[in-house]
Amino acid sequence: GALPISPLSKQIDDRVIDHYSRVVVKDMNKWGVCAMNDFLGPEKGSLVLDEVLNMYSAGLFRDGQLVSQRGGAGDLRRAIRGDQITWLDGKEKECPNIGLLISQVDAIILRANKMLSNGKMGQYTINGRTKAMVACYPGNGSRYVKHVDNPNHDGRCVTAIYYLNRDWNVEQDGGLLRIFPEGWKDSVANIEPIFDRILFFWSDRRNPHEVQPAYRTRYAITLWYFDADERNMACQRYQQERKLSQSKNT
Ligand SMILES: O=C(O)CCC(=O)Nc1cc2ccccc2cn1
Ligand SMILES: [Mn+2]
Repeated sequence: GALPISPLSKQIDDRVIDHYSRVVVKDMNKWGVCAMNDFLGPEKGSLVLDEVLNMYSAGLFRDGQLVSQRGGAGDLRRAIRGDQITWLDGKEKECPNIGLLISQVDAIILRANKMLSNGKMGQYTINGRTKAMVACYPGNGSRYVKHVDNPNHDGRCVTAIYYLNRDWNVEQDGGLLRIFPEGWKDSVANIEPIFDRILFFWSDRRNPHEVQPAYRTRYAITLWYFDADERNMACQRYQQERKLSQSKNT
């Protein structure tokens, strides 16, 4: 279900949020993609990384599932997406710094949603988000084949990814995120998953993307934000389909 976007928490400096929101709105409306470095700063970024490493060593991550059943067997699944994941709502007492990261991204999205350029982020009214998905590519060549996050109007409009990988060298370590933005003709966006970088992009068919094989453990935290109308429609469709399939089964 959709989690409410947490209101601005006291620790977050309002001017900082304002600055980031302006950059996000400008880049998203112009390019559909926005990357910003040094998002939390080295201290807070390290605290977030430590919490992720603690969860990983506690064995809380599971193999990412595939939408279609075809990838049942481990090998085929790993060939399609090799990530291991865990989901957080951001209020867990074991990871307060991940919670702070999430409320900072929420604050930026909330503010961006109210900004100029026809009063919203793109033409969306963002009113909620998924839980945070913490992902790890174990570095054995694990990858994620080219895909679209939201190909069928499930309500998700913005993907936000925070990267945690210190001293990442794409030539040796791989793990490049390559986005093929629809409006960019033949050029692509090559995003290195470097420590304390945050990335936003439209979740729909405008931004097919892939994670190239990673040869070192690669961590990231992803949030998906919902557009109110698209999400309501998707839930209604889902309810209809459930009723239909139940009536068929009876
Ligand atoms: O880590 C990155 O740079 C991006 C990785 C990525 O695209 N992950 C991802 C993970 C997903 C998990 C479930 C459903 C859809 C999903 C779509 N994308
Ligand atoms: Mn994706």
